[in-house]
Amino acid sequence: MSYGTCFPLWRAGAPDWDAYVRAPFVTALADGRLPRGAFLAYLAQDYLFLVHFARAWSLAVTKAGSLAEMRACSATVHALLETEMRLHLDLCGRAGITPDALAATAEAPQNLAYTRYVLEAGYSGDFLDLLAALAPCVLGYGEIGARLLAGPHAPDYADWIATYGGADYQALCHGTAALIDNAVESRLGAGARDLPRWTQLQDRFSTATRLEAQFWTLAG
Ligand SMILES: Cc1ncc(C[n+]2csc(CCO)c2C)c(N)n1
Repeated sequence: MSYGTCFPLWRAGAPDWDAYVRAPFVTALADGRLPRGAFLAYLAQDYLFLVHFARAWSLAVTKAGSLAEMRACSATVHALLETEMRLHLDLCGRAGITPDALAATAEAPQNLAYTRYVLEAGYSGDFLDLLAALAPCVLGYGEIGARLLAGPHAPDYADWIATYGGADYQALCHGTAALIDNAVESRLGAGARDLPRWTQLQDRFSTATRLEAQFWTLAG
């Protein structure tokens, strides 16, 4: 699975990429052996995570350099608030967990570390810093979803797999990759990968990937 030009390079330069997309949690989602309680604990944390990611993508709207970039980031804010968080509310609702109970869940340290790292990249850095920190989340789930959907998988977590492997989410991934490629080229030029700035962006991407890999461990 490949999205755009920058992402495959950043992906290859991130030591924890495989630990993220091939985590035991992901394998257990596919074969249905993940205990329901662990999945629900993950979903509750992920719901809180998405609240912060909606803020981070909103920050990207304010850091954008053109109307086209603003529209792309605002579409992701919308997808997060209206589609992705609804999946969590539906799945938790079916298990008897109310929206109030979700919102009252205490954030796990791994969750705090990751979401605040990404927000800080946006506060102290520019649009590219923020996109490099956001990329592993969007594109890693795209890669996981596409792989699980294409392979054999148990029915238990089929909703989750269909959401991230499905055409709508895959289109969002290709759009995000194009946003990143255009943003990098318009600011750094065609030779971006030879600049010191590239190393800083790779570092943002690699750190966010490490924090994604750790996120899977929070549900036990
Ligand atoms: C830990 C964690 N990482 C990534 C995602 C996926 N995700 C988060 S924000 C976003 C962008 C727009 O939908 C996507 C795809 C998740 N749910 N939880």
